[in-house]
Amino acid sequence: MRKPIIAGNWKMFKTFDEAVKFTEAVREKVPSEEKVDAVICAPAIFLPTLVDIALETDLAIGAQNMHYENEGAFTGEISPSQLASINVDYVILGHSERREYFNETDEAVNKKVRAALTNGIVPIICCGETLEEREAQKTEEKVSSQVTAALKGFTPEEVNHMVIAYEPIWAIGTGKTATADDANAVCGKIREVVEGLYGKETAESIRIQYGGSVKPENIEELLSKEHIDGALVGGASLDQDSYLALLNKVQ
Ligand SMILES: O=C(CO)COP(=O)(O)O
Repeated sequence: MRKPIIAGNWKMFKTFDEAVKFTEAVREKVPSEEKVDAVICAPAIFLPTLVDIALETDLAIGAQNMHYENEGAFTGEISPSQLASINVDYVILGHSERREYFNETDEAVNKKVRAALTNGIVPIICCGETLEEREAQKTEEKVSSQVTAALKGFTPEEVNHMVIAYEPIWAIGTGKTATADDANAVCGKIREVVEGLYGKETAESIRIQYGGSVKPENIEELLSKEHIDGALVGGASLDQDSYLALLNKVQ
């Protein structure tokens, strides 16, 4: 059985006070980590404080991006070892917004996945197609190539520590969700890609999230599908009641 993982991606939202208030309010209310992995991926500037607030609770804190080098002359960047030094547990890598607006390439994502594992941080590796690609029946081709590139050069044991997030770009922040069956079909395809690269056992154990307009009203149906092991949630993770409602929908 794969344990569900529900991760909030706050993107570039919330002030410091709002972030602190949210985390203090939810930390004791998240379900047990035996049942679900509850994660908040916050803006980097808030991470040390939020890690402290969430310490010894079932809430984990993640980053939304990082560099692949541990140190160097990279003004404005944050390194994997820096994140590890403040006990950040997760990092989102290759989000479509980073690929689109910040030129994040498949090659950079692959290096970042390596760097995350080296530093004991769980990577949440994002993939997903544009509306044009979906309409041209290129969804499988796109996600297969992104996943293959991101997972290049690892051992099956290393892949077991990764999470993949399938986020169709046309469903992000638009209110349009892929149908649960469509999302499941693509997540199943991703599992096949992992199986082709690393074998059946690894494919069966890797967790694959769906992301794109996930809300308390639609998460149950998504999670009921065979290949969907959790959700990566933007908008609906910003409100504490809605975030807790998402977590409490896990059976
Ligand atoms: O991009 C997303 C999470 O990473 C999805 O965002 P929304 O849930 O706001 O559609």
